[in-house]
Amino acid sequence: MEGLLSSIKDILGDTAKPTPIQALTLKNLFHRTTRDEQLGQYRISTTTNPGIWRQYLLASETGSGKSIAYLLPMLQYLKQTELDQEQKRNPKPPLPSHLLHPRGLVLAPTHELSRQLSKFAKSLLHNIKLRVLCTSQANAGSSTGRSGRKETARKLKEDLSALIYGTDGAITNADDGEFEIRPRKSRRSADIVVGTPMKALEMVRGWGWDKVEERNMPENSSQFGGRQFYAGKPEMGLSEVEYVVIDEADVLFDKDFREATRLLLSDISAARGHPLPPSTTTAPQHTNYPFHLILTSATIPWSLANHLDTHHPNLTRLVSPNLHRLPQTLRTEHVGWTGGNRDADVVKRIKRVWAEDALRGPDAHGRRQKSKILVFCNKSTRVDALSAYLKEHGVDNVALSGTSGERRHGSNHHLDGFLNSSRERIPAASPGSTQIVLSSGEKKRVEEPHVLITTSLLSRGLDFAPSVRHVFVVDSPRNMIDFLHRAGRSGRAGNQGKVVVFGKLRGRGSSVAKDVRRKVGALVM
Ligand SMILES: Nc1ncnc2c1ncn2[C@@H]1O[C@H](COP(=O)(O)OP(=O)(O)OP(=O)(O)O)[C@@H](O)[C@H]1O
Repeated sequence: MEGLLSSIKDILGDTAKPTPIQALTLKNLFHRTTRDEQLGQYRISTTTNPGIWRQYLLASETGSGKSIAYLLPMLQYLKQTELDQEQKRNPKPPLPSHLLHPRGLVLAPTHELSRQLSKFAKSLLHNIKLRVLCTSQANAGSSTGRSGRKETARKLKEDLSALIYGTDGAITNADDGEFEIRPRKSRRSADIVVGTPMKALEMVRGWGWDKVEERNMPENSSQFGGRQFYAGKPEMGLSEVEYVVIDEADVLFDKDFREATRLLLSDISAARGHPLPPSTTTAPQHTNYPFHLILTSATIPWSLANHLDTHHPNLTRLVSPNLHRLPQTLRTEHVGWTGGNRDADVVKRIKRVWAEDALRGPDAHGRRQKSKILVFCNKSTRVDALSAYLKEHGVDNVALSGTSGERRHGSNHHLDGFLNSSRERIPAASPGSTQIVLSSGEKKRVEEPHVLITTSLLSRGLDFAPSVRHVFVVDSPRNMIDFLHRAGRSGRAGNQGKVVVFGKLRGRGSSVAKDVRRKVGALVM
């Protein structure tokens, strides 16, 4: 579709070529007639015959462009079906107007990833208009406390109501790029909803749907003043959903997410008039969903492979040749602890990276170079301790783990400067700095933090900026799947990157680091 192609060119430049996984998707998900070829066009099958809904797995290494590989067919399909429907001049019966009725769903494991994906989808839609809503604001988790939750829920409610009922032409949430101008008269729903499965279920079944039974049990009711507990009102209907993408499928089908993901798929099927038969057997049994389904992942652990063999035996697997390998542009270095203070070793290494940057001199635009560094720890407590130590020693940083307060705000602003975003360009004259106004009125530029410390929370799917040239793995990775995702936040899309793996390389206790070194070696292409 012309409009989509020109958006891709705007984002990637005129000379970009499809990556291997994108080439596979173009070949398998799009159909080209001779006339299409002459016109240089791709089309996607728009059949709505429930017998031929398709299921695909897109699997390729980190940073290889899977988001475009699945967004393009989905967006083109949704636009094409919309145009076909308009041509038929055969309006569908009206749907309940107080609910959102998306036609596409994109599911992701974290709200940070949901936000980045919705923003990216939006940037592909400048020329073909479809509406994208990210529902992740209120999914900050119970650990955030009641007031944070109320605030984010209130904001989402406002956004939803603006989206459903219109805002008299106002621009809603324009800073986040999530919504667009929508005159009150149009009253159209979101075409695509992006969020976590839990948040999507909450919107479909009403807030607290999963607590009703437990809260109303006689032994628990006194704890809540004996009052009957009811779930909130649903905000989303699923009967129109024709396209579902499950990003980071290995996470969304792991033990923490599996139930919610499967429940949602089953709710969509039921809402579309094809309730799934109860799954009574572990023998391979193809689940015929009444919608197109794309699963994507950079890793296929045995649990996902097992799930796919059992529930999706007919799924078409599109796999890049470099799956389960580190990107070619990512170098690996193993660094030994000195035997003293490990936090001091990390500070030393960070300063060494920046000293090497300084030696390289300015970049092609005459700007001072200073790499951004992403540090992975295994636990939140370690993130906080290392962050405090680094600050004490003059290394400003952002620390983010599952329990961090910053996650409550329902945006990715806490990650500004680290994430890749076509809209978040750093001004050329002042790389990596922000202007602040002092109480005296004087304006001053302060340097943004160049170090982000986190856990595996941010290792999944997030597209970090090319300026994130170093990933530090300071705690032994729990497994190589985890390592591939952490390391893969750098060296993306052909950019150079380096992963520095810390460990005890000599003496007693060095066997763990030696084992990690051997396994990491096997991931190098
Ligand atoms: N054909 C292309 N040419 C150049 N850059 C591309 C191309 N396709 C995508 N990119 C860029 O590559 C980067 C990584 O893409 P994306 O985030 O989709 O990777 P991914 O495969 O989903 O990674 P992960 O497994 O870590 O989620 C993005 O910045 C994207 O804009």
